[in-house]
Amino acid sequence: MCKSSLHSFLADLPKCEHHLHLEGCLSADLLFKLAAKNNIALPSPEENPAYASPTTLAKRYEHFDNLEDFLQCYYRAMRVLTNESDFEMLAWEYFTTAAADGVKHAEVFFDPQSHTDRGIGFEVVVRGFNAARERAEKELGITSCLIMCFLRHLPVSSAAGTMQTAVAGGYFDEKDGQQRAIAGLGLDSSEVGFRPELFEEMYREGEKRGLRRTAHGGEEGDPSYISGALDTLHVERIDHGIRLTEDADLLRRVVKEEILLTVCPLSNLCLQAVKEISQVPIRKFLDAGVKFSINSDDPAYFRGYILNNYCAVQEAFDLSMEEWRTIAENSIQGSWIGEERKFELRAMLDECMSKHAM
Ligand code: HPA
Ligand SMILES: [Zn+2]
Repeated sequence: MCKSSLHSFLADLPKCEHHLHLEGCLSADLLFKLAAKNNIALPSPEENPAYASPTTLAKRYEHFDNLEDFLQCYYRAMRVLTNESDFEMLAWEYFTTAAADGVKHAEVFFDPQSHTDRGIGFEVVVRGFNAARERAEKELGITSCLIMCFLRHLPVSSAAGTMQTAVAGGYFDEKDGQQRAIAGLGLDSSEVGFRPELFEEMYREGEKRGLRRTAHGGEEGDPSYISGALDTLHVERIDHGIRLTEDADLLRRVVKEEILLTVCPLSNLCLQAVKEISQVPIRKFLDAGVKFSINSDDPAYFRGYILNNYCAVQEAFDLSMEEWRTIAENSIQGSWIGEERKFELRAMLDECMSKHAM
């Protein structure tokens, strides 16, 4: 819970989330539940003492040395996800919690290679996630889309094979005005040493097919990882992007081209990219006119969902309601949705601003 006096305003703000890994919603409790249901043996206490109980595992998630340390836990945990219903349950966990935090629209990542490499069918994963998305739209009023991420630490040939599977299965097709099963491409996992340019071919194919495009960049990597993604992958957004502040020319370009950064403050804190939230360049970005949204990244690991991130920013920066309106408006503007839905979200934002006007 947020200590700030603006808490009820922040809770009410209609939110768009653009940086959320569905696999990052796998809490220690849900992991143990799925392991039991699917008869999956967890590491023995000798192999990994953190797996003794949900409590010890949750405790393990209280400290990560860096991105790599987190990713090891994240990929290890996923092994309990087996059936379509597991993926649906995981995504449903996200949507119900996000709804309570005021999320109205969510563009969510998934990592198909982390499942197909374990012998789980691509279609099993997508069907499960999309069943939860449909239910979320009907029951919670949350619109959403699915973004397929390539794991940059795996060989490029693996990403190419994943792209081929998605193309052949018709997951990118637009049928009878219906939404695509997969709307966009993303790029995640270990950043430094795995440059965006490696994935040019898949992004070119995606662009040709009219897919939306984003990539993680400038989380641990220097600003050239951001410019590389813009120049070579033609991304429309940058996920994280906090190291943009190190390159003034690139920052001006990001402003001019209205590239949205999907900033994740608690993630940056938990992965030691910053020592405290006040070092996340929120004030610099606001002052320079860099557009950004605020997101939770991997909420089961990083101390909370989107509202916790909004509250952490408020506590560190003491933003005005007008500044929050700008953040909310930029989050709507940078969403991959039609003008009609943007109009609805803007009406919600106006209503929230009037309700909380002093
Ligand atoms: O924050 C992240 N960075 C890179 N890869 C990821 N995969 C899940 N979360 C992340
Ligand atoms: Zn991420």
